[in-house]
Amino acid sequence: MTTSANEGQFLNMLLKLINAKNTMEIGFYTGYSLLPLAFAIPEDGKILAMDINKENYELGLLVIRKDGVAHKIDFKEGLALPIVDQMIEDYVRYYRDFVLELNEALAVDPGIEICILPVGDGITLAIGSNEGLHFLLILYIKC
Ligand SMILES: C[S@@+](CC[C@H](N)C(=O)[O-])C[C@H]1O[C@@H](n2cnc3c(N)ncnc32)[C@H](O)[C@@H]1O
Repeated sequence: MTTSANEGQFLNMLLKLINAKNTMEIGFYTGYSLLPLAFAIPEDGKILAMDINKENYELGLLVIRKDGVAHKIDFKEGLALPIVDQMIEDYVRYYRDFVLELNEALAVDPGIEICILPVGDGITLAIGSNEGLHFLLILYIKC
């Protein structure tokens, strides 16, 4: 418990200001600093909580359950950095296959005229035409 009550309220306010839904807590300990985050996010929000020590998590969970926010916590035991690295790797691998498959399907589709333009993370533009009707596809993968 190294977070002050004021700090917790400040973090709570910041999360509400940006309408945060998902967040992370690196260094859970007994969850004292996580509580104001859990109260700030919506019912279906999630906190990925990481700590190298699971015993303290289990201790804190008793209190967190009483506060009715335990369902918002996804706890992972271990060093935070490798956990986050693995998540990024999984994310990239997951979407890479999808985007490659999509690009292949668009490339062989006679209804798609030419353009497959990746404009940013998860966004692809394609120009199509079908029986004289031209259209612009904006394919958006929500991250
Ligand atoms: C000062 S306590 C955290 C206090 C908590 N945030 C609070 O204010 O109530 C630090 C916690 O970070 C954990 N920790 C330290 N290094 C870590 C790492 N690399 N990955 C995950 N957890 C770590 C420790 O096990 C400890 O429980």
